[in-house]
Amino acid sequence: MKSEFFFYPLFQEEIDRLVQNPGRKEARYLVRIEKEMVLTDPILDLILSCQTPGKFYYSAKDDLFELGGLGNALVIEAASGDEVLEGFRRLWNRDETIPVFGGFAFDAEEEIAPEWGPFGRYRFTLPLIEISRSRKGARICVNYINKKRLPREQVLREIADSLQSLDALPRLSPTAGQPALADKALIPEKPQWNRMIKKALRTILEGDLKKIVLARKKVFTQKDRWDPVQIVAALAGISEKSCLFYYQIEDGVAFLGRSPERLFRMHNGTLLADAIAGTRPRGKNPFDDQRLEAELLNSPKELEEHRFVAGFIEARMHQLCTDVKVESREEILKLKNVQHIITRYSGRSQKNFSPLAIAEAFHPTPAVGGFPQEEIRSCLRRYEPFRRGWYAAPIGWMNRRNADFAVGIRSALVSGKTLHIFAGAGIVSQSNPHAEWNETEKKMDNFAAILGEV
Ligand SMILES: C=C(O[C@@H]1C=C(C(=O)O)C=C[C@H]1O)C(=O)O
Ligand SMILES: [Mg+2]
Repeated sequence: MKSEFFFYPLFQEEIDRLVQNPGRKEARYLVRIEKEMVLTDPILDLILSCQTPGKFYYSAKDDLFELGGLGNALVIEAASGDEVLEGFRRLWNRDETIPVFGGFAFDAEEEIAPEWGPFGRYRFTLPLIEISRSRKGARICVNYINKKRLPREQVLREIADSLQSLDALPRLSPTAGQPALADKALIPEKPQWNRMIKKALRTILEGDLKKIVLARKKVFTQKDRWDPVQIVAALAGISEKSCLFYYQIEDGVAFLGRSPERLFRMHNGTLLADAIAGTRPRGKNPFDDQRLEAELLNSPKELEEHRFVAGFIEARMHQLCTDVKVESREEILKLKNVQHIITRYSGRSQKNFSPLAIAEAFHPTPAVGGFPQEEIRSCLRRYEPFRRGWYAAPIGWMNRRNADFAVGIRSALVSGKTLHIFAGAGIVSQSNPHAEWNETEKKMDNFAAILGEV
Protein backbone atom coordinates (compact mmCIF):
# COMPACT_ATOMS: atom_id res chain seq x y z
CA MET A 1 0.00 0.00 0.00
CA LYS A 2 2.94 2.37 0.59
CA SER A 3 2.79 4.87 -2.23
CA GLU A 4 5.49 7.04 -3.75
CA PHE A 5 3.01 9.35 -5.35
CA PHE A 6 3.64 13.09 -5.04
CA PHE A 7 1.15 15.79 -5.82
CA TYR A 8 3.11 19.01 -6.15
CA PRO A 9 5.35 17.89 -9.05
CA LEU A 10 2.21 16.99 -11.00
CA PHE A 11 0.86 20.52 -10.90
CA GLN A 12 4.08 22.49 -10.59
CA GLU A 13 4.46 23.35 -14.26
CA GLU A 14 0.87 24.52 -14.58
CA ILE A 15 1.09 26.57 -11.40
CA ASP A 16 4.31 28.25 -12.61
CA ARG A 17 2.71 29.00 -15.96
CA LEU A 18 -0.31 30.59 -14.28
CA VAL A 19 1.90 32.66 -11.97
CA GLN A 20 3.90 33.99 -14.92
CA ASN A 21 0.79 34.86 -16.93
CA PRO A 22 -1.34 36.49 -14.33
CA GLY A 23 -3.88 37.96 -16.77
CA ARG A 24 -6.35 39.49 -14.35
CA LYS A 25 -5.13 40.11 -10.83
CA GLU A 26 -8.14 38.85 -8.89
CA ALA A 27 -8.70 35.13 -8.68
CA ARG A 28 -12.04 33.53 -9.35
CA TYR A 29 -14.23 31.94 -6.66
CA LEU A 30 -13.09 28.49 -7.78
CA VAL A 31 -9.55 27.82 -8.88
CA ARG A 32 -9.32 24.32 -10.33
CA ILE A 33 -6.45 22.74 -12.16
CA GLU A 34 -7.28 19.49 -13.94
CA LYS A 35 -4.92 16.89 -15.34
CA GLU A 36 -5.64 13.75 -17.27
CA MET A 37 -3.17 11.09 -16.30
CA VAL A 38 -2.08 7.52 -16.54
CA LEU A 39 -2.53 6.14 -13.06
CA THR A 40 -1.01 2.83 -12.17
CA ASP A 41 -1.69 2.89 -8.42
CA PRO A 42 -5.22 2.04 -7.30
CA ILE A 43 -7.01 5.26 -6.27
CA LEU A 44 -7.96 3.72 -2.93
CA ASP A 45 -4.29 3.06 -2.11
CA LEU A 46 -3.39 6.68 -2.85
CA ILE A 47 -6.19 7.92 -0.64
CA LEU A 48 -5.47 5.56 2.22
CA SER A 49 -1.72 6.10 2.26
CA CYS A 50 -2.00 9.87 2.62
CA GLN A 51 -2.13 10.99 6.23
CA THR A 52 -4.49 13.92 5.86
CA PRO A 53 -7.40 13.90 8.36
CA GLY A 54 -10.22 14.44 5.85
CA LYS A 55 -10.56 12.00 2.95
CA PHE A 56 -13.02 9.84 1.07
CA TYR A 57 -13.34 7.13 -1.52
CA TYR A 58 -16.27 5.77 -3.51
CA SER A 59 -16.53 3.12 -6.19
CA ALA A 60 -19.84 2.17 -7.72
CA LYS A 61 -20.94 -1.45 -7.87
CA ASP A 62 -20.48 -1.69 -11.64
CA ASP A 63 -17.08 0.04 -11.60
CA LEU A 64 -18.23 2.74 -14.01
CA PHE A 65 -16.71 5.46 -11.91
CA GLU A 66 -14.37 5.75 -8.98
CA LEU A 67 -13.78 8.88 -6.96
CA GLY A 68 -11.32 9.69 -4.21
CA GLY A 69 -10.61 12.89 -2.31
CA LEU A 70 -7.93 14.23 0.00
CA GLY A 71 -8.22 17.32 2.18
CA ASN A 72 -10.97 19.89 2.07
CA ALA A 73 -11.52 22.72 -0.41
CA LEU A 74 -15.13 23.25 0.66
CA VAL A 75 -17.18 21.34 3.23
CA ILE A 76 -20.90 21.96 3.51
CA GLU A 77 -22.41 20.88 6.80
CA ALA A 78 -26.12 21.55 6.76
CA ALA A 79 -29.47 20.78 8.34
CA SER A 80 -31.29 20.24 5.04
CA GLY A 81 -30.76 19.28 1.42
CA ASP A 82 -31.68 22.78 0.27
CA GLU A 83 -28.93 24.21 2.42
CA VAL A 84 -26.45 21.81 0.82
CA LEU A 85 -27.49 22.86 -2.68
CA GLU A 86 -27.23 26.52 -1.72
CA GLY A 87 -23.73 25.81 -0.39
CA PHE A 88 -22.60 24.46 -3.76
CA ARG A 89 -24.53 26.94 -5.94
CA ARG A 90 -21.54 29.14 -6.77
CA LEU A 91 -19.33 26.11 -7.40
CA TRP A 92 -21.78 24.59 -9.86
CA ASN A 93 -22.52 27.93 -11.50
CA ARG A 94 -18.88 27.91 -12.46
CA ASP A 95 -18.83 24.23 -13.53
CA GLU A 96 -21.81 21.97 -12.92
CA THR A 97 -19.80 18.79 -13.53
CA ILE A 98 -17.64 19.07 -10.41
CA PRO A 99 -18.38 16.16 -8.05
CA VAL A 100 -18.76 16.44 -4.28
CA PHE A 101 -18.89 13.47 -1.92
CA GLY A 102 -21.02 12.95 1.16
CA GLY A 103 -24.38 11.95 2.49
CA PHE A 104 -26.87 12.53 5.23
CA ALA A 105 -28.25 10.97 8.38
CA PHE A 106 -30.89 8.23 8.27
CA ASP A 107 -33.25 10.44 10.26
CA ALA A 108 -32.37 14.10 9.87
CA GLU A 109 -35.00 15.16 12.42
CA GLU A 110 -33.57 13.07 15.21
CA GLU A 111 -31.05 14.43 17.67
CA ILE A 112 -27.51 13.48 16.62
CA ALA A 113 -25.92 10.69 18.70
CA PRO A 114 -22.53 11.68 20.18
CA GLU A 115 -20.59 9.10 18.14
CA TRP A 116 -22.06 10.57 14.94
CA GLY A 117 -21.32 14.17 15.97
CA PRO A 118 -18.59 14.83 13.37
CA PHE A 119 -20.93 13.69 10.56
CA GLY A 120 -23.88 15.87 11.50
CA ARG A 121 -27.11 15.80 9.48
CA TYR A 122 -25.92 16.53 5.95
CA ARG A 123 -22.27 16.73 5.00
CA PHE A 124 -20.60 16.98 1.60
CA THR A 125 -16.97 17.61 0.71
CA LEU A 126 -15.25 19.19 -2.26
CA PRO A 127 -11.72 17.87 -1.72
CA LEU A 128 -8.45 19.71 -2.18
CA ILE A 129 -7.21 16.80 -4.32
CA GLU A 130 -9.76 14.94 -6.39
CA ILE A 131 -8.82 11.73 -8.18
CA SER A 132 -11.28 9.98 -10.43
CA ARG A 133 -11.35 7.19 -12.93
CA SER A 134 -14.00 6.58 -15.54
CA ARG A 135 -14.01 4.64 -18.79
CA LYS A 136 -12.25 7.62 -20.35
CA GLY A 137 -9.30 7.29 -17.98
CA ALA A 138 -7.96 8.81 -14.80
CA ARG A 139 -7.95 12.46 -13.87
CA ILE A 140 -6.53 14.40 -10.98
CA CYS A 141 -7.63 17.88 -9.97
CA VAL A 142 -6.72 20.38 -7.34
CA ASN A 143 -9.52 22.62 -6.04
CA TYR A 144 -9.32 25.89 -4.19
CA ILE A 145 -12.27 28.00 -3.08
CA ASN A 146 -11.28 31.63 -2.87
CA LYS A 147 -13.63 32.72 -0.09
CA LYS A 148 -11.41 35.57 0.99
CA ARG A 149 -11.11 36.95 -2.54
CA LEU A 150 -7.34 36.78 -2.43
CA PRO A 151 -5.33 37.91 -5.42
CA ARG A 152 -4.48 35.20 -7.92
CA GLU A 153 -0.82 35.01 -7.15
CA GLN A 154 -1.50 34.40 -3.49
CA VAL A 155 -4.09 31.72 -4.28
CA LEU A 156 -1.58 29.89 -6.47
CA ARG A 157 1.01 30.13 -3.71
CA GLU A 158 -1.46 28.69 -1.21
CA ILE A 159 -2.28 25.82 -3.56
CA ALA A 160 1.43 25.09 -4.02
CA ASP A 161 1.91 25.21 -0.23
CA SER A 162 -0.92 22.79 0.49
CA LEU A 163 0.30 20.35 -2.16
CA GLN A 164 3.79 20.48 -0.72
CA SER A 165 2.46 19.91 2.80
CA LEU A 166 0.55 16.85 1.55
CA ASP A 167 3.73 15.52 -0.04
CA ALA A 168 5.67 16.10 3.17
CA LEU A 169 3.36 13.89 5.27
CA PRO A 170 4.73 10.48 6.11
CA ARG A 171 2.96 7.80 4.07
CA LEU A 172 0.75 5.42 5.99
CA SER A 173 0.55 1.71 5.74
CA PRO A 174 -2.38 0.07 7.48
CA THR A 175 -1.48 -1.41 10.82
CA ALA A 176 -1.22 -5.17 10.75
CA GLY A 177 -2.40 -7.78 13.18
CA GLN A 178 -5.47 -8.54 15.19
CA PRO A 179 -6.98 -5.87 17.41
CA ALA A 180 -6.58 -6.04 21.19
CA LEU A 181 -10.27 -6.16 22.06
CA ALA A 182 -11.28 -4.77 25.42
CA ASP A 183 -15.04 -5.12 25.11
CA LYS A 184 -17.82 -6.27 22.80
CA ALA A 185 -21.40 -5.09 23.28
CA LEU A 186 -24.49 -6.23 21.40
CA ILE A 187 -27.10 -3.50 21.13
CA PRO A 188 -29.73 -4.86 21.60
CA GLU A 189 -28.85 -8.23 23.16
CA LYS A 190 -30.78 -11.23 21.85
CA PRO A 191 -33.64 -11.20 24.42
CA GLN A 192 -34.30 -7.52 23.78
CA TRP A 193 -34.13 -8.15 20.02
CA ASN A 194 -36.76 -10.87 20.39
CA ARG A 195 -39.03 -8.47 22.29
CA MET A 196 -38.44 -5.78 19.67
CA ILE A 197 -39.38 -8.10 16.81
CA LYS A 198 -42.48 -9.35 18.63
CA LYS A 199 -43.58 -5.76 19.21
CA ALA A 200 -43.07 -5.04 15.50
CA LEU A 201 -45.04 -8.16 14.60
CA ARG A 202 -47.96 -6.95 16.76
CA THR A 203 -47.88 -3.57 15.03
CA ILE A 204 -47.91 -5.33 11.66
CA LEU A 205 -50.78 -7.59 12.78
CA GLU A 206 -52.79 -4.57 13.87
CA GLY A 207 -52.39 -3.39 10.30
CA ASP A 208 -50.75 -0.01 10.83
CA LEU A 209 -47.52 -0.91 9.10
CA LYS A 210 -46.74 -3.76 6.72
CA LYS A 211 -42.97 -3.96 6.98
CA ILE A 212 -40.55 -2.62 9.59
CA VAL A 213 -36.79 -2.93 9.09
CA LEU A 214 -35.15 -3.23 12.48
CA ALA A 215 -31.43 -2.91 13.03
CA ARG A 216 -28.89 -3.82 15.64
CA LYS A 217 -25.23 -3.06 16.16
CA LYS A 218 -22.14 -4.58 17.68
CA VAL A 219 -19.80 -2.19 19.41
CA PHE A 220 -16.20 -3.33 19.72
CA THR A 221 -13.95 -1.39 22.02
CA GLN A 222 -10.20 -1.63 21.78
CA LYS A 223 -7.43 -0.48 24.09
CA ASP A 224 -5.99 1.64 21.28
CA ARG A 225 -7.67 3.49 18.47
CA TRP A 226 -9.05 1.46 15.60
CA ASP A 227 -7.33 1.87 12.29
CA PRO A 228 -10.08 2.56 9.74
CA VAL A 229 -7.53 2.15 6.94
CA GLN A 230 -6.95 -1.47 7.89
CA ILE A 231 -10.69 -2.16 7.87
CA VAL A 232 -11.46 -0.52 4.55
CA ALA A 233 -8.41 -2.08 2.90
CA ALA A 234 -9.71 -5.50 3.98
CA LEU A 235 -13.21 -4.69 2.68
CA ALA A 236 -11.70 -3.65 -0.65
CA GLY A 237 -10.10 -7.07 -0.94
CA ILE A 238 -13.47 -8.87 -0.97
CA SER A 239 -14.43 -9.88 -4.47
CA GLU A 240 -18.07 -8.96 -4.79
CA LYS A 241 -20.15 -6.61 -6.95
CA SER A 242 -20.89 -3.92 -4.40
CA CYS A 243 -20.16 -0.26 -3.71
CA LEU A 244 -17.18 0.55 -1.53
CA PHE A 245 -17.43 3.75 0.46
CA TYR A 246 -15.15 5.46 2.93
CA TYR A 247 -15.72 8.83 4.51
CA GLN A 248 -13.10 9.93 7.01
CA ILE A 249 -13.96 13.20 8.71
CA GLU A 250 -11.14 13.37 11.22
CA ASP A 251 -8.21 11.21 12.19
CA GLY A 252 -9.68 7.91 13.35
CA VAL A 253 -13.30 8.89 12.62
CA ALA A 254 -14.73 7.25 9.52
CA PHE A 255 -17.91 5.72 8.15
CA LEU A 256 -17.19 2.90 5.74
CA GLY A 257 -18.83 -0.06 4.11
CA ARG A 258 -19.30 -2.45 1.25
CA SER A 259 -22.92 -2.04 0.19
CA PRO A 260 -24.68 -4.21 -2.40
CA GLU A 261 -27.46 -1.69 -2.68
CA ARG A 262 -27.37 1.29 -5.02
CA LEU A 263 -29.99 3.84 -4.03
CA PHE A 264 -29.77 5.32 -7.53
CA ARG A 265 -27.45 6.41 -10.24
CA MET A 266 -28.24 9.45 -12.36
CA HIS A 267 -26.27 9.85 -15.57
CA ASN A 268 -27.17 12.28 -18.36
CA GLY A 269 -30.86 12.07 -17.56
CA THR A 270 -31.00 8.29 -17.09
CA LEU A 271 -31.97 7.12 -13.65
CA LEU A 272 -31.10 3.60 -12.44
CA ALA A 273 -32.39 2.20 -9.16
CA ASP A 274 -32.30 -1.21 -7.48
CA ALA A 275 -34.74 -2.90 -5.15
CA ILE A 276 -32.86 -5.38 -2.96
CA ALA A 277 -34.54 -7.33 -0.16
CA GLY A 278 -35.04 -10.93 0.85
CA THR A 279 -32.05 -12.87 2.10
CA ARG A 280 -30.44 -16.31 2.40
CA PRO A 281 -26.87 -17.19 3.34
CA ARG A 282 -24.53 -18.53 0.65
CA GLY A 283 -24.28 -22.30 0.53
CA LYS A 284 -21.39 -24.44 1.68
CA ASN A 285 -20.99 -25.83 -1.85
CA PRO A 286 -22.57 -25.05 -5.27
CA PHE A 287 -25.35 -27.57 -4.72
CA ASP A 288 -26.24 -26.16 -1.31
CA ASP A 289 -26.01 -22.63 -2.69
CA GLN A 290 -28.46 -23.47 -5.46
CA ARG A 291 -30.86 -25.00 -2.94
CA LEU A 292 -30.78 -21.82 -0.85
CA GLU A 293 -31.30 -19.71 -3.98
CA ALA A 294 -34.38 -21.72 -4.94
CA GLU A 295 -35.68 -21.48 -1.39
CA LEU A 296 -35.21 -17.69 -1.42
CA LEU A 297 -36.88 -17.12 -4.78
CA ASN A 298 -39.86 -19.26 -3.79
CA SER A 299 -40.41 -18.15 -0.24
CA PRO A 300 -43.66 -16.17 0.18
CA LYS A 301 -42.14 -14.39 3.18
CA GLU A 302 -38.99 -13.28 1.32
CA LEU A 303 -41.00 -12.31 -1.76
CA GLU A 304 -43.34 -10.22 0.34
CA GLU A 305 -40.34 -8.49 1.91
CA HIS A 306 -38.92 -7.83 -1.53
CA ARG A 307 -42.12 -6.63 -3.14
CA PHE A 308 -42.69 -3.85 -0.62
CA VAL A 309 -39.38 -2.43 -1.78
CA ALA A 310 -39.89 -3.06 -5.49
CA GLY A 311 -43.42 -1.61 -5.44
CA PHE A 312 -42.20 1.50 -3.66
CA ILE A 313 -39.21 2.06 -5.98
CA GLU A 314 -41.39 1.49 -9.03
CA ALA A 315 -43.93 4.06 -7.81
CA ARG A 316 -41.19 6.62 -7.11
CA MET A 317 -39.62 5.96 -10.53
CA HIS A 318 -42.96 6.83 -12.14
CA GLN A 319 -43.11 10.07 -10.15
CA LEU A 320 -39.60 11.05 -11.17
CA CYS A 321 -39.25 9.58 -14.67
CA THR A 322 -40.76 8.75 -18.01
CA ASP A 323 -39.96 5.50 -19.86
CA VAL A 324 -39.75 3.50 -16.66
CA LYS A 325 -38.45 0.02 -17.42
CA VAL A 326 -38.06 -3.04 -15.26
CA GLU A 327 -34.59 -4.11 -16.36
CA SER A 328 -34.83 -7.39 -14.47
CA ARG A 329 -37.34 -8.68 -11.96
CA GLU A 330 -36.75 -10.83 -8.91
CA GLU A 331 -33.37 -12.17 -9.87
CA ILE A 332 -30.73 -13.47 -7.54
CA LEU A 333 -27.86 -11.28 -6.35
CA LYS A 334 -24.94 -13.29 -5.00
CA LEU A 335 -22.62 -11.67 -2.49
CA LYS A 336 -19.75 -13.11 -0.49
CA ASN A 337 -21.80 -14.23 2.52
CA VAL A 338 -25.44 -13.74 1.53
CA GLN A 339 -27.73 -13.75 -1.49
CA HIS A 340 -30.64 -11.37 -2.08
CA ILE A 341 -33.57 -10.89 -4.43
CA ILE A 342 -32.96 -7.94 -6.76
CA THR A 343 -35.23 -6.02 -9.14
CA ARG A 344 -33.66 -3.32 -11.33
CA TYR A 345 -35.32 -0.22 -12.74
CA SER A 346 -34.35 2.45 -15.24
CA GLY A 347 -36.06 5.60 -16.45
CA ARG A 348 -35.58 9.02 -18.05
CA SER A 349 -35.63 11.79 -15.49
CA GLN A 350 -38.48 14.01 -16.60
CA LYS A 351 -37.85 17.15 -14.62
CA ASN A 352 -34.83 19.01 -13.44
CA PHE A 353 -34.74 17.35 -10.05
CA SER A 354 -31.42 17.74 -8.29
CA PRO A 355 -29.75 14.44 -7.41
CA LEU A 356 -30.07 15.37 -3.75
CA ALA A 357 -33.82 15.85 -4.11
CA ILE A 358 -34.01 12.41 -5.75
CA ALA A 359 -32.05 10.88 -2.87
CA GLU A 360 -34.46 12.47 -0.42
CA ALA A 361 -37.46 11.24 -2.40
CA PHE A 362 -36.24 7.63 -2.26
CA HIS A 363 -34.87 7.59 1.28
CA PRO A 364 -35.68 5.62 3.37
CA THR A 365 -36.84 2.91 0.98
CA PRO A 366 -38.71 -0.06 2.48
CA ALA A 367 -35.40 -1.98 2.17
CA VAL A 368 -34.03 -0.10 5.18
CA GLY A 369 -37.02 1.74 6.69
CA GLY A 370 -40.28 -0.04 6.14
CA PHE A 371 -43.67 0.35 4.53
CA PRO A 372 -45.48 2.69 4.29
CA GLN A 373 -42.58 5.12 4.24
CA GLU A 374 -44.30 8.11 5.91
CA GLU A 375 -44.63 6.71 9.42
CA ILE A 376 -41.46 4.69 9.54
CA ARG A 377 -38.94 7.12 11.01
CA SER A 378 -41.00 7.82 14.10
CA CYS A 379 -41.67 4.10 14.47
CA LEU A 380 -37.95 3.25 14.37
CA ARG A 381 -37.23 5.98 16.91
CA ARG A 382 -39.57 4.14 19.30
CA TYR A 383 -38.37 0.59 18.59
CA GLU A 384 -34.61 0.70 18.19
CA PRO A 385 -32.37 1.07 21.25
CA PHE A 386 -29.76 3.20 19.45
CA ARG A 387 -29.67 6.00 16.90
CA ARG A 388 -28.70 4.92 13.40
CA GLY A 389 -26.71 8.01 12.48
CA TRP A 390 -25.64 7.51 8.86
CA TYR A 391 -26.18 3.75 8.84
CA ALA A 392 -28.61 2.77 6.04
CA ALA A 393 -28.72 6.34 4.69
CA PRO A 394 -27.63 7.57 1.24
CA ILE A 395 -23.89 8.01 0.74
CA GLY A 396 -22.07 8.80 -2.49
CA TRP A 397 -21.18 11.57 -4.90
CA MET A 398 -23.12 14.11 -6.91
CA ASN A 399 -22.64 17.10 -9.16
CA ARG A 400 -25.45 19.39 -10.31
CA ARG A 401 -27.04 16.78 -12.61
CA ASN A 402 -25.40 13.40 -12.08
CA ALA A 403 -24.92 11.21 -9.03
CA ASP A 404 -24.32 7.76 -7.65
CA PHE A 405 -25.55 6.99 -4.14
CA ALA A 406 -25.26 3.75 -2.24
CA VAL A 407 -27.46 2.80 0.69
CA GLY A 408 -25.05 2.85 3.64
CA ILE A 409 -25.59 -0.74 4.79
CA ARG A 410 -23.01 -3.51 5.47
CA SER A 411 -21.27 -0.63 7.13
CA ALA A 412 -19.35 0.43 10.20
CA LEU A 413 -18.50 3.58 12.07
CA VAL A 414 -14.97 3.89 13.37
CA SER A 415 -14.77 6.37 16.19
CA GLY A 416 -11.49 6.37 18.09
CA LYS A 417 -11.42 3.30 20.28
CA THR A 418 -14.91 2.12 19.34
CA LEU A 419 -16.09 0.36 16.22
CA HIS A 420 -19.83 0.11 15.54
CA ILE A 421 -20.99 -2.54 13.06
CA PHE A 422 -24.59 -2.40 11.82
CA ALA A 423 -27.11 -4.71 10.23
CA GLY A 424 -30.87 -4.77 9.90
CA ALA A 425 -33.56 -7.12 8.68
CA GLY A 426 -36.96 -6.55 7.13
CA ILE A 427 -39.70 -7.65 9.49
CA VAL A 428 -42.94 -8.74 7.82
CA SER A 429 -45.95 -10.66 9.14
CA GLN A 430 -44.23 -14.05 8.79
CA SER A 431 -40.92 -13.06 10.39
CA ASN A 432 -39.38 -15.07 13.19
CA PRO A 433 -37.13 -13.26 15.72
CA HIS A 434 -34.52 -16.01 15.80
CA ALA A 435 -34.22 -16.27 12.01
CA GLU A 436 -33.98 -12.48 11.66
CA TRP A 437 -31.21 -12.41 14.27
CA ASN A 438 -29.28 -15.00 12.26
CA GLU A 439 -29.88 -13.02 9.07
CA THR A 440 -28.35 -9.88 10.60
CA GLU A 441 -25.46 -11.96 11.90
CA LYS A 442 -24.72 -13.15 8.34
CA LYS A 443 -24.91 -9.59 7.04
CA MET A 444 -22.11 -8.65 9.45
CA ASP A 445 -19.86 -11.53 8.33
CA ASN A 446 -17.60 -9.33 6.17
CA PHE A 447 -16.60 -7.54 9.34
CA ALA A 448 -16.48 -10.68 11.45
CA ALA A 449 -13.90 -12.08 9.04
CA ILE A 450 -11.81 -8.92 9.28
CA LEU A 451 -11.93 -8.94 13.07
CA GLY A 452 -11.19 -12.62 13.25
CA GLU A 453 -14.38 -13.03 15.24
CA VAL A 454 -15.49 -16.57 16.02
C1 LIG B 1 -31.00 -3.51 6.30
C2 LIG B 1 -30.08 -4.23 5.69
O1 LIG B 1 -30.30 -4.89 4.51
C3 LIG B 1 -31.56 -4.83 3.87
C4 LIG B 1 -32.46 -5.90 4.34
C5 LIG B 1 -32.58 -7.10 3.68
C6 LIG B 1 -33.48 -8.19 4.21
O2 LIG B 1 -34.02 -8.06 5.31
O3 LIG B 1 -33.66 -9.22 3.55
C7 LIG B 1 -31.87 -7.33 2.50
C8 LIG B 1 -31.14 -6.34 1.92
C9 LIG B 1 -31.30 -4.94 2.37
O4 LIG B 1 -32.43 -4.44 1.76
C10 LIG B 1 -28.70 -4.33 6.23
O5 LIG B 1 -27.88 -5.01 5.62
O6 LIG B 1 -28.41 -3.71 7.26
MG1 LIG C 1 -34.77 -10.13 5.28
